[in-house]
Formats: sequence, structure tokens, C-alpha cells
Amino acid sequence: MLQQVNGHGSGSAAHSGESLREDLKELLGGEVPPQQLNDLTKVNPVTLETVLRCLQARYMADTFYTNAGCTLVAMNPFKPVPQLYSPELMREYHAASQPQTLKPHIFTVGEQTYRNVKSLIEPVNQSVVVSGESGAGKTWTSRCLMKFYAVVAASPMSWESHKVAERIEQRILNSNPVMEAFGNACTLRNSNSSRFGKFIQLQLNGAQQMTGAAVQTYLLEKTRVACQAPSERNFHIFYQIYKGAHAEERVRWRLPEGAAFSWLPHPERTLEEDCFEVTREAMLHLGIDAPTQNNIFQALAGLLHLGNTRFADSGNEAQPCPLVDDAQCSVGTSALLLGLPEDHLLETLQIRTIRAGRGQQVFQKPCSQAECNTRRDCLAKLVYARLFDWLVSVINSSICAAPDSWTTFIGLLDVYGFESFPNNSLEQLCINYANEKLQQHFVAHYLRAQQTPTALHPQEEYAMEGLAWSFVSYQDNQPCLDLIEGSPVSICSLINEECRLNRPSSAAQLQTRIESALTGHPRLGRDRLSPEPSFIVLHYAGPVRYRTAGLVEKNKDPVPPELTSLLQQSQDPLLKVLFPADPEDKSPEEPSGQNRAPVLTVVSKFKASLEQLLQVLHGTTPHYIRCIKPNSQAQAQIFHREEGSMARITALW
Ligand SMILES: Nc1ncnc2c1ncn2[C@@H]1O[C@H](COP(=O)(O)OP(=O)(O)OP(=O)(O)O)[C@@H](O)[C@H]1O
Repeated sequence: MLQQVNGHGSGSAAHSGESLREDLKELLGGEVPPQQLNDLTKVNPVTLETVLRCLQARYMADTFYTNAGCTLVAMNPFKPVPQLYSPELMREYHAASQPQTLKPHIFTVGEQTYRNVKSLIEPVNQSVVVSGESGAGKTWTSRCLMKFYAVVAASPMSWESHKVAERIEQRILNSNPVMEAFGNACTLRNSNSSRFGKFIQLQLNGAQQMTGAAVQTYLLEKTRVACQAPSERNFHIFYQIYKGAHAEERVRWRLPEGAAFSWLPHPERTLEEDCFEVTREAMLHLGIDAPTQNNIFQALAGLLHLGNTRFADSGNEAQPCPLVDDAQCSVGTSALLLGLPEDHLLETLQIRTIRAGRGQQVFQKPCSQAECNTRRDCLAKLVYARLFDWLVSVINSSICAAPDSWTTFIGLLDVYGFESFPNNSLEQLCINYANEKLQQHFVAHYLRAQQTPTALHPQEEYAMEGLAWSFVSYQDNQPCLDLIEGSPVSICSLINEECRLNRPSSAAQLQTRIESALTGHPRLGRDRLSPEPSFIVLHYAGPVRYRTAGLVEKNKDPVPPELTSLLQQSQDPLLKVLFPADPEDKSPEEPSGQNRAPVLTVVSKFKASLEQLLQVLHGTTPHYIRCIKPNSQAQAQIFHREEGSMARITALW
């Protein structure tokens, strides 16, 4: 692997920069200095090497945005560049007669979409698809675009009415810190990584003022509540309450200074995202009052104590597993904070209810130590996922406009980027499946655009781009999508079938089934050296090895009905809302009988939400922003051109 920092292995930065510019001048035929080359399609000749060099030169010159045909490439500066996002600059792009003639910027995309919604070009609705790997800057970009629209599409509310009802744009911006506190976490790749996908629809009226917004979220990584990978953290909000609670709140939420929680790893690390006050303030602006906030934080503290509840092996399967020494206190505190009777909570974790026979007779069976821990984790995930969904619905009711008050929208899609870890499971399969879908959408749009000239992209320009970009093969990724989601047999259908059969699933068996049912598929591979059952999918962005162990269980995402009914008996006002007692309110993932297969699997639900999203995107004019992470250390002024990043960059077009 070529290890090059700023394109040079040694030498001073000044010298490196100079020789890089010289190299580039030569490559470009001594014409345009690379910093001034605003469009990668103008690099001559267009090769991966020249494109990377051009991006590198621009990055070193603090030029972070570059056009690439119909895509805007955004390189993460990894340092504050306030002048690049100032309201003055926003207004400059907004006022420009031809914003696309200004330097490439996300504001060009912002302004283009804003102008398009009032144009007569169909479809009027616009969407901006922001993509890139974890830490590349997607959330930052989406946030900046929202600020841009908040400035240029402000509703004409008077200062007086502003005092009464906070401006809608401000409320929309306030949704960011709240969603990030509850949905983001520090991972190995990014200290503020979004652990969910987000599509925000900014709603505009006939006068092009922003009258409201609606947020749709996708697949929150709820497993993080109860299980954090080494060196990673739980969701930010847990650290915020742990570090930021006032003395009196610490007493109320049973969070004494220095208390240790197993679900709160690395509390000593302080991040800028740990700012509790910002979250509280934003929640208040969204209409979540102080008592409700107290209920939320109290329930979260209850989950932290639940995480300290550990079981020992009973040594006798007829006996419930006892708690380890100091866990009795944790169960008691957790029960208190969640408004549950302590003995009921403990019993629900220790004892399983089984319905069997014709008359659906009820039996009780003590759970094994592992089952007790699984039930504990499941309870936490259930509470957190419901809380997150409830918050999204509260945010939506605070920012959503009445249907007759808006006519068009601009959608911002910030989805998790393509992921490949040493261990990949169902989460990565879903994420990479979403990326395959979006890539297909992008390629289809690009090809369509080549055939359809518009004012902004005359046909000759596209034709030239097509020529210039011929080094990048616009791979049709339909075969890969067929492998993942196709009918009648695909990876998803086989995993779903295992769930339906509701038999003990073995990882090796699933691997064999996938291999035999999909044998010879061009996008399916096998790692013969893998120490565990797995399969490889050859994605457009690279091969990913998925472990089969745990896939079926995660896809079922079973929730023992006893856990739901326990939570329905909570005396806590918030849990009463999250788990209404009405028996008809059962969600589809909760089977009414112990042995009944779930109605909808995780994969089926994800597929359905993805299809809905694509339908929305198909009804809009799409714009693409590809975020690039110039180095994996999150350092400013370093551009790594090693193979990995080259591969990622080629995958981007
Ligand atoms: N334009 C920018 N200017 C300054 N810093 C930036 C910019 N874009 C990104 N960053 C920095 O990079 C970090 C990672 O960016 P961001 O969280 O937006 O990545 P992401 O692509 O959304 O990652 P994930 O997929 O993990 O959520 C930010 O926390 C910020 O510190």
C-alpha cells in the first residue's frame, strides 16, 4: 500500500506543496494551476492519478469543494473554516446571477435547488443526496445546507411574532442537536458518528419561504445501547447526563460523580458533543418542557443502572439465575427510575413464559445466564428505540407545516456510508444494501442526464463528461442488488426464510444454504481462510465479508412479550406514553405467542422503508454531494493517497 502524506513521503511541507504543484502542472500540460481547476472533468488526461493529485493540490490550498460533472465533491477540512460558511457568503451565492460560475461550494447546490423549486422544470421538488464514508462530513454538510436554507428561505415573521412562536427555521435547526445527542456516538472512525439514516424534507410555500419540515429516520443502531465495540462509546446523551447533570439532578437520577456504569465506556474522554446544555436548550425550543426532559433523563439513568445488573449461573436449570453480588442494588435503582416494581423487573429478566399446547397453556421456565443477559439488553434496546422514535415524532410535530401551507420541498438525505469492518453483520448488510440502491439511483440519474440536456448541463457538456470520465466504469450494480434483495432467491430472502422456519439456526447451515442456493452468482464470494461461517458480497465499493453467526437472530429481533407487558405497567409518565397499555397497540415486531414467528423482519422493514425513500427521490430532481475523508486520522492538511482511499474515490463516481 502506498503510504503518502500530502503526496510525499518526506521533505518539508513547503517543498512538498511546491513539487506537487510542479507535478500537476506537468500532468495538466502546464495550463491551469490545479487550485483553479474547479471541475475534475477538466483534468487532462482524466486518470485516477490526475484526479487524486488535483484533489490533493486543492486540499493543500484549502480549497475543499470541487465539481465532478453533476456531483459536488466535498473534502473534509478537519479544521474550522468559519469564513467558508458565513451568512455573508450564503447571501453572495444567493444573490449571484449564475451561482454555478462561482467557486464550487455546497451553497451552489443549495442555491440551485432553491431556484429549481420555483422553476417550471419538472419535477419541481428537489433532493440532495449526501454520501461518503463515516467521518467524511455528511452530517456537517447537511447541517450547513439547512443553515443556508434557513437564511435564504426565512419566513417573513415579524419580530413580535418571533417572540411568541420561535421561527420555524430555528426550530428546524434545533432538531439537529437533539437528534445528534440521541442518535450519534463516538466510533473508531468518527467522534460524532450518526448511527441512523435521515431524510429531512424542507417544506416551502408558493413564495419560497420555509414553512416547515419533516424528518424520516432509518435503522437506528439500537444495539449500541447495550453493547459498545472496544474503544467506542454509547450514544452521546448518556455522557451528557452523566457529566452535565446538576447536583440536585444527580441525586434524583442516582448518578453520583464517579459512579461506574458498564454501558458507559470511556467516560473520561471529553468530547465537544458532550454538551448537555445545548441539548436541553434545543429540546426546550422544540416544545419538550423541563418536566418531560426530566422524565427522559431519568429513564436513561434507569437504563445505565440496568446495564450494571449482572447474573451468575444458577448451576441448576430449574432455578432462576441469581444476581451477582452488587447487582441487587442496580436492579432496585433501575426499577425505581423506570417506575417498575423491582421484583417484577427481576422476575421478568430471570423467568421466561412459554405458551404451548392446544389451549396455549402457560409455563414458566428459568432462563439461562446468557438468556437473562439477552433479556436485559433487549429491554434496554426496546426502551431506547421507542424513545428515539417518540423524539422524532415530537420533533416532527414541532417543525411540520400544515399540508396546505407548503407546495414544494427540498429533501436532504444523510445516510450512513458504505461500511466494511473486520466483523460485519446485519447492520452493515442493511447499510451497504442502502448504498447499493443509492448508487443505482445515481448511475441511472447520471445516464439520464447525459441524454437530457438542461439549461445547467447542456448536452455537449455531459457528452464531454461522458468521454472524460470513461476511465470510471459506470458499473451496473443490478447483479449485486439481485444477490441481496432479488426474487425468488437472494441473501435477504434466505435470511428471512430462516426466521420464518423458526428453527434453531446454525451459522454454518446458513452459509451452506446461501452458497448452494446462490451458487455461481457473480457477486457472491467466499473467504476460504475465514475461521468462521461467512460469505462475501462483491459490492460496487469493494468486497465485504459478512459473518453468518447471529444474522437470523438479529433479523428476527425478537422481543419477548413479557418485556413489553412489564413496561406497560410502568408508573413513569414517559414510559406510559412509550408503552401504552392498550392491548391493541401491539407493534408488529411483538408476537402475541411465544413461538410465533415475527410478522416483519428487520430486513423486510428496512427494504420497505428504502423503497419508500427511493420513490420519494424518484419524484425529485436529485443533486449529489460526495463527501471525502482525506485521511483516517481526522487531521487537517493531510491527504492520504493510499490504495484504500483511491478505491473509495473511484467508487464515488
Ligand atoms: N466542512 C467542515 N468543516 C470543518 N470540519 C468538518 C467539516 N466537515 C466535517 N468536519 C469535521 O469532521 C467530523 C466528521 O464529520 P461528520 O460527522 O459530518 O461525518 P459523517 O460523514 O456524517 O460521518 P458518519 O457517517 O459517521 O455520521 C465533524 O465532526 C467535524 O469535526
